[in-house]
Amino acid sequence: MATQETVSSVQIPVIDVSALVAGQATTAIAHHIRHACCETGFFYVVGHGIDEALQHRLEQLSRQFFDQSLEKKLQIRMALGGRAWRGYFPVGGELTSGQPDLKEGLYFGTELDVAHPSVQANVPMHGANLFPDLPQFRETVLEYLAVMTQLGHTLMAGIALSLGLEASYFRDRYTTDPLILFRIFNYPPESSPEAPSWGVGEHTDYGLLTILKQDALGGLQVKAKSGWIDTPPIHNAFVCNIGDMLDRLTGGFYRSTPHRVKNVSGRNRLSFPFFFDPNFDAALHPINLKGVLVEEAKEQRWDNASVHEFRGTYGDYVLSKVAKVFPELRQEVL
Ligand SMILES: O=C(O)CCC(=O)C(=O)O
Ligand SMILES: [Fe+2]
Repeated sequence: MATQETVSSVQIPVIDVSALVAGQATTAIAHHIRHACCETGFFYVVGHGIDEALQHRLEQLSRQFFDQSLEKKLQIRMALGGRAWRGYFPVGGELTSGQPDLKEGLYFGTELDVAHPSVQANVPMHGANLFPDLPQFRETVLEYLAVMTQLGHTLMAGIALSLGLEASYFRDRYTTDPLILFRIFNYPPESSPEAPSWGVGEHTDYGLLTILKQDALGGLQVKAKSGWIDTPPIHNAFVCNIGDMLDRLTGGFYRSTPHRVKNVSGRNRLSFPFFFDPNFDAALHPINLKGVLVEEAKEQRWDNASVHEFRGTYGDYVLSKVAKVFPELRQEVL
């Protein structure tokens, strides 16, 4: 099948961000990030400082969760999460470009109790998580959310530096209260590698930055300029990619690159995408980059998508997307 061919000549760069994590504004890292964001919009990070034991615990608990019966998993189904948009969805329950994905998963976000002003005001995608009834699951996910949110701020500082902006550019304007979405996915094995289905169909991510932990099985493919390329797992490295909002802010200079997943390993593949996105109520305006960059960007854009045209807040944008992904939950959030 032509769509399954991948070329391996292009490589996604691996960037050691330990100096950035240590609070240093290094031009070498900024340069690497800039190159990666202009080329494929994807890069691996190592030296990120996220505890391996925590990651291991998260993976073990997730396997335990998905190994349970469907009936048990449905006890925390998304319909019960209401407007907060949290909980479990079964295989086929989520659509990409109108097609059901071959995956099941859990949705989490920043944990807010009922007294929080956003919950009081009934703001969609804000609220309490639905945690599985498994010892240590809640604590592990909340710890992971906390350390990954911090890493998100750190990497966005690196991205700011890579654009010639001050390190706090995004934090000051767009991510004082970032919208955090965290998903845990289980991709069951395909019945045959030739099956016409996708774990996740081709798409771009909505927000600023996605930081993905994947297990050892692989399956994530990225649409590079030269064609589809694999993103093989690297031990203790996260895969980062640029979302639509950073594409918008940079006038397309940094790319929100299409990607997709096909699990041909014959086993259950787990992945853990963490989405670090703008404040829900932020309106995003193009950054005043040097004119030459923006001109270049216009020529290079990979499509004429509406990310540069839409008006409104990040919340408006993400809700319009979410309604297409889970049509039956649409009325909950809109
Ligand atoms: O599971 C993966 O490797 C990627 C998932 C993904 O692209 C997404 O959730 O947006
Ligand atoms: Fe994605």
